[in-house]
Amino acid sequence: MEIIYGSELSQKIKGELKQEIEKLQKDGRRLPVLSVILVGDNPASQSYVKSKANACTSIGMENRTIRMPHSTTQQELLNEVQRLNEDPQVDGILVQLPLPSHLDEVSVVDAISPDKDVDGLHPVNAGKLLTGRDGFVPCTPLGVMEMLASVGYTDLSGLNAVVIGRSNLVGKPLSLLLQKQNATVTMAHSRTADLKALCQQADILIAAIGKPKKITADYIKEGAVVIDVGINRMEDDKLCGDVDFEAIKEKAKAITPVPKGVGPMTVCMLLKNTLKAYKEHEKIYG
Ligand SMILES: Nc1nc(=O)c2c([nH]1)NC[C@@H]1CN(c3ccc(C(=O)N[C@@H](CCC(=O)O)C(=O)O)cc3)C=[N+]21
Repeated sequence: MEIIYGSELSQKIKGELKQEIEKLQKDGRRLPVLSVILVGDNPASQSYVKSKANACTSIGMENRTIRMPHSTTQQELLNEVQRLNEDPQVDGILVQLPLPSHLDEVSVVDAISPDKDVDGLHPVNAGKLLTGRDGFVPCTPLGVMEMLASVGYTDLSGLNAVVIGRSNLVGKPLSLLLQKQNATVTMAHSRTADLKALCQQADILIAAIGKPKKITADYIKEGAVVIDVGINRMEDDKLCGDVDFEAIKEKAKAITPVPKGVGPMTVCMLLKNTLKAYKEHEKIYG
């Protein structure tokens, strides 16, 4: 059984991104810029935003984190997004979610220019993915596909993939990406009848449920590849996935841990998307 460490795979990919940015620097070019907007003082959000900033710095990409107070109004936030849309120095815009409850996330995401939407959440990018056009794909699904590729799972012809979770951020886009690689995909969710029996058919099982250790060994087909997207903060402050890792690890062909699994890949794919945005902007502005 193989453990797929996102922490290691992301280092390798970041090394490649870093080399590309060093080349830009050598050629005297403008460097890519990621701008992150953080509203309020949610501690988890603060720590995620910090790790995104550190990841940028580690590859020589510029990070501009904009901190706005909890009391920020919808209009003030929209104005800030608009300012970044119009700033030719800014390649990627990420509005850290969740927003405080008085703000409307959907209209904020809709205000981000699709060519700077490195989170892949704008409906234009969602529509591009759905219809097979080139656009920005959400970072967590991209990271999952990289993890599968790292164990040789690129052409998924003849394989059953079960995705548990149907969010716009993970389940829906990931199902499309798996299907594009020829997997036969089933999207399961909280209302699925007999989830266990369905999971037992899965050659690739993706858990994005949000319930700690929900997926136990009896859900797993022998030799399956299991990707755990769950990040559950336990009472002792430790992180725990949706998968009961210890119970499953001997049954699976490959499995991702939590932490050090999908999380670090998400951040890494954000950098990759920002470099992609930069390249497209340079074609336009440069
Ligand atoms: N607009 C937006 N885009 C996002 O991509 C986004 C967001 N909002 N809001 C919150 C979620 C969550 N998220 C994570 C990123 C990295 C780790 C990560 O690196 N986790 C480490 C551990 C971190 C720790 O110990 O706290 C790991 O799993 O090993 C986790 C979670 C991105 N998100």
